[in-house]
Amino acid sequence: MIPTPHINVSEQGVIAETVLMPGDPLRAKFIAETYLENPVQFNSVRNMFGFTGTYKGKKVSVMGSGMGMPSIGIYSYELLNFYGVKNIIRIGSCGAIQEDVKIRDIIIGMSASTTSNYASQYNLPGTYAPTASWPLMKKALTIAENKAIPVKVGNILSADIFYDDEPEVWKRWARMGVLAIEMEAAALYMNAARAGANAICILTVSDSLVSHEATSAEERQTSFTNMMEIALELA
Ligand SMILES: Nc1nc(Cl)c2ncn([C@@H]3O[C@H](CO)[C@@H](O)[C@H]3O)c2n1
Repeated sequence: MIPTPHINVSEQGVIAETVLMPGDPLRAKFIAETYLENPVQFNSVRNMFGFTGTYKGKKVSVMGSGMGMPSIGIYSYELLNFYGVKNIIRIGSCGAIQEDVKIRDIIIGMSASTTSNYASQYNLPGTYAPTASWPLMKKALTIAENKAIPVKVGNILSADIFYDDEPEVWKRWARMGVLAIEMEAAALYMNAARAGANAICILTVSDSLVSHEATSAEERQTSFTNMMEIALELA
């Protein structure tokens, strides 16, 4: 059923089997124009820009996901179920909630705990564990090691709320070893698992709820470049 309600593409093959998904569509435009050869825009519905080009000769797409699980839930569902996408690599930012997770660190979400009720649609008789795909995880770790880019791997929290009425609630997640907070990975992991496809979430730590530090624009750029190097090699 293409074009889908949110992606105005009428032919298969316009979107690559692997899609990088930053939250911000303007970041998708920047990535396409900076890193891809011959980028061609394939979507502008609701300004959620998507582009397809090549990286070192390999076809790859990049598209914004929007903020929050409802948004990435829509776009990743359509990509995975209607456009033959097999791998989605979320690239984004997160807030650290552990002392030893510093701003500018790169984090890979091995699992994604969540406050969302996204899993309720599957009517499971228990608590589902949204998990990154091992083939992508294994390859990402090899790439990071070969490039001598340090990464931290562990459980992240996909929250529905950015401004929580109980500002210190993150401390309860930190007690469980959760490394950082973002707002999309859990829904992406569930959509990918349900579609029999692969997904992974690679994040830069933009701020710390522990130290209250935030990255400068220049620091954000450096850690962004490291994250992009891993994600593009992985694609
Ligand atoms: N809840 C939350 N908290 C913190 Cl400390 C964040 N740092 C970055 N993000 C990400 O950035 C956007 C919010 O600014 C969301 O897409 C989310 O994934 C964060 N989201």
